[in-house]
Formats: sequence, structure tokens, C-alpha cells
Amino acid sequence: MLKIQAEANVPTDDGNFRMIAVSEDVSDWMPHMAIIAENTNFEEPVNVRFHSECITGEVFHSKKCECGQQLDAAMKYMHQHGGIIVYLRQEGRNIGIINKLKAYALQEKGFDTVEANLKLGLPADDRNFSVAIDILNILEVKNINLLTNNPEKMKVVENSNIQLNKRIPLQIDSTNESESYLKVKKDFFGHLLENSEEKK
Ligand SMILES: Nc1nc2c(ncn2[C@@H]2O[C@H](COP(=O)(O)OP(=O)(O)OP(=O)(O)O)[C@@H](O)[C@H]2O)c(=O)[nH]1
Ligand SMILES: [Zn+2]
Repeated sequence: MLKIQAEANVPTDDGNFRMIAVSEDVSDWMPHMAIIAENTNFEEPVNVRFHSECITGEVFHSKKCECGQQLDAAMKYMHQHGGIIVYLRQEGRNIGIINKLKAYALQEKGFDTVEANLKLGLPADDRNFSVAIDILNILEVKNINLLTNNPEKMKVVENSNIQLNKRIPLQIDSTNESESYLKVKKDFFGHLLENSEEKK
């Protein structure tokens, strides 16, 4: 059963967060994390971000995707308004870093982010967000504002016991390197992304 294995307060550049490791087994070296801003008010709808791991973007600042900037923006948002980042160990839309790098190698040959996964015999997106719902239940969160552009994440909340009060967009402007990736997110996955021109 999924449970809290350990928790502690951690100061960051974006304020203080309670960092909680959640897994089924205490020997799990890659537990999911819930990080809770210190000003979070559980009596009101809680700002929540479900964030899937992306070591290339978050740690090494890859320009191929916007994951690192989304995580930074989410931390700043939670610091300002209160809220929780549920950090899910779903590297590469849950195909793992080895397969993601294999997919990147195919992307160098011209395949897009979806085609590359399929070419490897893997699903375009192998994530299941029900674990994020389980984590919110462990934290006794009942009503949320979800920071996302991904309609799949919204669907999961709508089909759960947790109330979705509203969506808060978390859009990062595209760069030359991320433009085609974000276009596939919009066209194939139906992400709620506005074009930069439309935004102006
Ligand atoms: N397989 C694969 N995964 C990728 C690629 N680029 C980024 N990712 C992964 O895509 C995932 C993006 O996760 P999120 O930012 O939580 O979610 P999202 O589906 O983009 O939805 P948002 O909530 O709108 O950001 C991470 O797990 C990344 O590692 C790629 O080219 N191939
Ligand atoms: Zn990424």
C-alpha cells in the first residue's frame, strides 16, 4: 500500500516546502514526492500540480521540452499562492530515461516525440495518473485547482473522488528547439496550448 515513508521541511530559493516521500516500500529509491508550500490552506481549493519527472529538462535544462521551466514556474506559483507539487517518477511519459534517450536519438533522425515512442514499440504516453489521486487522498486534499495544460490530467481528477475547482494554465513560450515538440502536444495529445501569436 502506498504510504508516507518520510517527510521534512526543506528551504528552497522559492521558499519553504514540506517534502514528503511516498511509496509502497521503504526500500524504493525513487519514491513519488509531494512537496507542500508552507502557506498552503487546506480549507480552500488547493493549488496542485501533477508533474512527471524529466531529468533532461529539470536537472540539465534541456531546451527540447519545457518541463524544467514548468517545474520552476510551479514552485514559484506555490510559494506565492500555496499549493502542492505531486512529483511523479514517470520519466519520459513513463518509458524511463533509457527509452527516452533512445527516442531522442530517433528524433534526431526526424521522428517526432510520438512517432519515436511508437517506433520503439512503446505507447505514446504510458502514464497513469491514478497514483497522483492516491497521494492527494493520503494528504486528505478534497478540492483542487490543477496547474496543467493536459486534458488527460483533468479527466483523471474529474473521474475521482477529488473535486476539480478549476484549471490554471501553465504555459511556457516555445523556443526554436521546443516548437515542434509543443506542436505535437497540442495536435496529438490535445494540450490546451495557445500559439504565441494568439496570446499577443
Ligand atoms: N518519451 C518522451 N517523453 C518526453 C519527451 N519530452 C518530454 N518527455 C516527458 O514528458 C513528460 C512531461 O510531463 P508533464 O510536464 O508532467 O506533463 P504534460 O503531459 O506535459 O502536461 P502539463 O501538465 O500540461 O505540463 C515528462 O515525463 C518528460 O520526461 C519526449 O520527447 N519523449
Ligand atoms: Zn522534459
